[in-house]
Amino acid sequence: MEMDTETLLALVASSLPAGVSAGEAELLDALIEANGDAPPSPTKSLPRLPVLTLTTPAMVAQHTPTTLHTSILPAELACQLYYTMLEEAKTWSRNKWYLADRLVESPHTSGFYARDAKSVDSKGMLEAAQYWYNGNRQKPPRVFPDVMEEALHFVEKVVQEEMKKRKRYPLEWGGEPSSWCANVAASNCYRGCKEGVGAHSDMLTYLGPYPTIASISLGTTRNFRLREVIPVTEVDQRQAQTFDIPLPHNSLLIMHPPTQEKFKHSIPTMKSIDTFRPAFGRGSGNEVDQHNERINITFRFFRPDFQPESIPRCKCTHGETPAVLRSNMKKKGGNEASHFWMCNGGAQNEGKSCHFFKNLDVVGEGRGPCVNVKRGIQNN
Ligand SMILES: O=C(O)CCC(=O)C(=O)O
Ligand SMILES: [Fe+2]
Repeated sequence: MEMDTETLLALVASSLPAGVSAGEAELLDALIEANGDAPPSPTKSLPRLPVLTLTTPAMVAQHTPTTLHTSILPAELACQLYYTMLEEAKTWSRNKWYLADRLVESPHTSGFYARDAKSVDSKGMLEAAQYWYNGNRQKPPRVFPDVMEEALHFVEKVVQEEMKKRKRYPLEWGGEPSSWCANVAASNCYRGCKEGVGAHSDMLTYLGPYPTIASISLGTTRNFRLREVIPVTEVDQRQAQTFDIPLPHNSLLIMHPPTQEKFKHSIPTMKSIDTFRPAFGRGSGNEVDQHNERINITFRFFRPDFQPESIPRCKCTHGETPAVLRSNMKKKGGNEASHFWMCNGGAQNEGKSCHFFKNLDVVGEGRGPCVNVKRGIQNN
């Protein structure tokens, strides 16, 4: 079936989630992946690699920068959290944004949460929540429900233990708190097999470079798909590998660095899914429900040195619109900057971009401390 570029862009964009830049570069990448309507790539001559399904934590750790942890919460808490988030999901929304002067909508619902009840009304948190949803004005973020807070204690312990075993990247957060904790969460609900999320990397605007993101899955098992982005220097040597990781109820997937810098992730739609039967019923009754929803909670740490007031503004809407931080995924190497700020075109201003672009300069912008950069001073 032939599709014109505009229709295709709209389709591609409609699968992007909240918290994802709908900027030009992301869309172009998505377009390239979707139909090859792009400059010929040298990898075309290389055989396409089949999708590799990673079914055990050992396989996940071997092939990707993520780790999988099963039965992460006590079984009853996992069910309580599932039921609580299903209730919450009734009030969530489908993210909407402009694309090529057309308003498009994501095929799943999401909600944004802040951990600290005192911060939810702050100007900064309101702006962060708004740009999580591509600039659509939002109600204040919701506060973590008690069960989410309870679950996070288990998650934080596992993430902190995992991080101790791993290499740190120079631009990762290196200040207080010195061990990983989450201060926000974005939660997604996928009903049935036809809801999903398209290939993307997460917006780094408030997370900074090389973030660690902890993602809990509840309910029906869905595949989490990771696809490598090949740097331009390697495109004629190898094809991108795609990995599918089935995420069962009560599992934790940690996206360690450099997942956001080197891979795109998605939740592909499926032909069918297995019904989920929770081990514990709702409330005191014994009746056990059946469900076709998957709930996902991504716990994140918004860095103090990337707080909303510090984000560069592009020229759209009289300099009020924050730019978006992205990683240079196709990086050539050498001195090329690894992250940059760009106009969040598509988010607001009816899809028009002002083409603002600026390399991230952690020292020059006075950010830090990072693992290898004191506040605004490069360590050698
Ligand atoms: O549902 C998932 O596991 C992924 C969600 C996601 O990619 C996101 O919220 O950015
Ligand atoms: Fe994501």
